[in-house]
Amino acid sequence: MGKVFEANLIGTDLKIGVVVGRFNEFINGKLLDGALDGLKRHGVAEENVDVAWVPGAFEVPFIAKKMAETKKYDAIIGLGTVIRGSTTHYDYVCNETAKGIASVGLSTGVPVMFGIVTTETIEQAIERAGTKVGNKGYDAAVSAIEMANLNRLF
Ligand SMILES: Nc1c(NC[C@H](O)[C@H](O)[C@H](O)CO)[nH]c(=O)[nH]c1=O
Ligand SMILES: CC(=O)[C@@H](O)COP(=O)(O)O
Repeated sequence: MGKVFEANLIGTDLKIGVVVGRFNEFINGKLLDGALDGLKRHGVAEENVDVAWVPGAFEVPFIAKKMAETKKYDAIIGLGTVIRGSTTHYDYVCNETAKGIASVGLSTGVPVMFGIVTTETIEQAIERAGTKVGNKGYDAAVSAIEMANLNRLF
């Protein structure tokens, strides 16, 4: 077997950017709390975390790209909540946000986390923002640290 690349979850020397949507802010605030908690618990210094608020999930990739292009951040976390309504709007927002976040990571070389909760109901969203099914913001923070450290190995 050749080399095995595996990163640790130590965030002491990392700088992280967080982009969070205002749409469904009552849930996104909990995702942000979870993300900040996850970063802090893994050693990321508070002064090394910058947060940018955008109108909604659709705008997350735009500002994530701006942040990534500064080359100041080891990883970026996108946070938002998209809840299905009665029209097709949900599909467009979800698809473009997912594609956009993936594209920013690939085009800039800075890992960008998909901390976007996409649900059929408000209850499902609440369950993923610090209640029944954990906190997707926290999960995204841990993934950001792993990817930032893994990225340094190449
Ligand atoms: N319906 C949701 C939105 N919609 C707003 C868009 O994200 C966008 O801000 C607007 O269309 C202007 O470009 N955003 C969410 O984050 N969550 C939703 O459920
Ligand atoms: C995901 C959304 O954009 C959603 O809030 C929109 O709801 P609707 O489809 O009822 O306009």
